[in-house]
Amino acid sequence: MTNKKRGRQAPAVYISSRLDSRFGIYHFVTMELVIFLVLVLFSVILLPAFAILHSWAASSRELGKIPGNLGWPFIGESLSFISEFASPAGIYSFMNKRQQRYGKVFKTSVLGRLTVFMTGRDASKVLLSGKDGIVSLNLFYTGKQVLGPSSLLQTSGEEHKRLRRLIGQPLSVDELKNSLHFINALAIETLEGWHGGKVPVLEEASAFTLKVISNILMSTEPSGAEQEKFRLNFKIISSAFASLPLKIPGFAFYNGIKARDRMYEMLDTIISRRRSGSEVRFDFLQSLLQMQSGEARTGEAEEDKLSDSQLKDNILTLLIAGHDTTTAALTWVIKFLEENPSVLEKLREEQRVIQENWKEGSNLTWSDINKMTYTNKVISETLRKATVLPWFSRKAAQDFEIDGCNIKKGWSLNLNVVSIHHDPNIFTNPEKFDPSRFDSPLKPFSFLGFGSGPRMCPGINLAKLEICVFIHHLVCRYQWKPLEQDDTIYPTLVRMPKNKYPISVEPL
Ligand code: HEM
Repeated sequence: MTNKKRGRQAPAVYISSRLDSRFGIYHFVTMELVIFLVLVLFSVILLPAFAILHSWAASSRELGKIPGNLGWPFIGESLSFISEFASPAGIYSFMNKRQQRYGKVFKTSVLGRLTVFMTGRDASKVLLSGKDGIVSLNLFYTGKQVLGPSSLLQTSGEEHKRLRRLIGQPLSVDELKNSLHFINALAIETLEGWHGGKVPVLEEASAFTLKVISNILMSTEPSGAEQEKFRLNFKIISSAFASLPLKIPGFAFYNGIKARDRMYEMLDTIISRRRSGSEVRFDFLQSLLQMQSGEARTGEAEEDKLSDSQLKDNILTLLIAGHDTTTAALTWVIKFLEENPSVLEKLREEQRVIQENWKEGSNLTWSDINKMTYTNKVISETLRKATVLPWFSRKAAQDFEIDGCNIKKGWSLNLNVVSIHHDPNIFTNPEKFDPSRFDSPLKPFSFLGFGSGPRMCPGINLAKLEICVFIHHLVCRYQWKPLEQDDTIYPTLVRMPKNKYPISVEPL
């Protein structure tokens, strides 16, 4: 090669052809690599994308006659859904706009799902009464994977009834009486840590409710290494519940499955301690283990037995279903009480009368809990106004008609609860926080704070007990004020204040 030639920039084609002739194998490998990459691109990205688009187009054609807008393929109306979710009016404004435009039943596409939203007492009755097995529960893929196949939330029909019976028993009023002392002591201890400084109520409520439920289910101590390990794993599991379905290290779903496995290992250790007799407790787990070994009752014994994996899946189900909901409800009660001084005064009066009847040194009893009628109305009004679960998801198990719309088997349906709770025809002046709405019985399927029908919340008594006890000690001993005015909502399945409702607290 001459100097002149060396100084000139060789054209790319020249270099490539020289490489071609000198490195025939290289050329072959390169071509193979290119073909391979094209195939990978085609099969990993384009093929699934075409398949998704094809099925999206087919489903959207099916939903054709239902009024509404499906937005962009796959993305649908998710962006406006998410942005309105975080606004103070929350998902209600998304629902309301569409309801005004299309009526009580409308289609949309949110969070990767083509779905039909419906509202009103008639829709509630059809979707929640479970008559003729018209619908089944409709969890996200990630939720199903995290909870496991034998979770109560994944069963239907007779198996669902059996699980509800077994799970409902340890959550019954009679069994909960044994937990009053623990909940009371924990509420007092938690509130004692609230003096001075900034208290993020949501975080505190989260720690309180997790300690209560883990103690009721498996006697986990409220502090110490086991509670900390349990809390960390639980946090990771709950953030995977409605995450992107990517089982890739670093992603929430992958981490959640790993944390679930660690949590199940912890449960296995506790179960074997109980079976060996080295640990005896009187909790939810123990009662199910007794049923499993046939010690509890005679007759029905086979029906009352849960396998270890059914047991673990359902302990996790109760943790997931009962934790965020109770945390959010407790936080909203504290917020709404502060915002409504006359309600706070009336509630404080009820709680003071209860205390005045105590003998020296006594504390809350079960009969005191039964006297908290106004407090219970405040809880209901909180669940109406905040609607911590703004919609309930179902899947049509058969074709049926509702409000003149034909629903087809397999469709994803959502009961828009927030619009029922804010319907002025059902609740006059719905924006007002007014516990007296619950003075007289409401029409069926109008208040759905704990749901209705066969899937109605089995944790209702526990949730109310936790809130009543906590609120009793809070209002009898302390006053509080918010440190920030921010009504933004966390865009998660359970509605909670995004700023965690920071307050400052002083003794009365
Ligand atoms: C204030 C707190 C709570 C609220 C607002 C609440 C609300 C609800 C609602 C609305 C449903 C029905 C959802 C539907 O039909 O799709 C439900 C179901 C459920 N809740 Fe709760 N809940 C609370 C506390 C709890 C607690 C403490 C537990 C457990 C210890 C629990 C366990 C469950 C379970 C397992 C289900 C599913 C029932 C089934 O599918 O048969 N919840 N809850």
